[in-house]
Amino acid sequence: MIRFEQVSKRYDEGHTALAEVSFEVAAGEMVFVTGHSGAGKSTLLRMLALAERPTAGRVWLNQTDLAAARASQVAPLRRRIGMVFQDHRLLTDRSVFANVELPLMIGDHSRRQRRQRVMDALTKVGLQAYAEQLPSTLSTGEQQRVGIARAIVARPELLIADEPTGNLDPQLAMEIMGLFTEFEQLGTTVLIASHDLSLIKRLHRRVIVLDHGQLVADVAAREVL
Ligand SMILES: Nc1ncnc2c1ncn2[C@@H]1O[C@H](COP(=O)(O)OP(=O)(O)OP(=O)(O)O)[C@@H](O)[C@H]1O
Repeated sequence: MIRFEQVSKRYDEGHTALAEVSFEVAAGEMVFVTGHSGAGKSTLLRMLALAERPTAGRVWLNQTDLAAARASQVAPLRRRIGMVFQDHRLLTDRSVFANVELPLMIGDHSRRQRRQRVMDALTKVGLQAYAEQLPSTLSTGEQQRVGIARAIVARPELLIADEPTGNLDPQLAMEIMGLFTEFEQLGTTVLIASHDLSLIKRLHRRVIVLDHGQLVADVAAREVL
């Protein structure tokens, strides 16, 4: 599903954010990416989101080499990926429904299909009763759930999340992680960047560890104690 082949990323300022990183993630796997601040976690996810290109190496999403994607391929490729951010990036002047509907506005879904999909996504995250509210009337944890509903509404094959629980207390963080495991069970591949080791340990999933841009450990789920 995902294959990084000797991927390096050097930013213009000369800083090496990733150095010859190689790993594979199978379809349907849920994997954590961890490491200190500045280790390269966001850079790694941003390559999958086609927000950055490697300086060297290849990033494969199934049969597509993202590093070589043409400009015209970027939007269709991004549609196959759901993204969740720490700061959820919701539009404050639009309802919860309208926020979740956004990814469906490109493409040829009828109004009825969109409504069905949005309500399905909101139901999955337990927010079906909040559809008409503005995000600002929701708690931080609920707003993060709206962000997750928006990420999965177009039924992506890959879900990537960058510190999705960064602003949440431990109990809410665990609830959000529980949602990701539900999507994993539905067959979605899930990649989550997090520096929260105690939370990661409780999930018992594979963990990729970055240190100064290098992949220093790739720990199988059964070895996560
Ligand atoms: N757009 C950029 N331009 C220049 N340098 C960058 C850019 N983005 C990231 N970096 C640098 O690349 C390195 C890796 O950053 P990255 O954000 O990928 O790490 P991270 O592990 O996600 O850290 P954090 O947990 O703090 O977000 C850091 O040294 C950072 O300063």
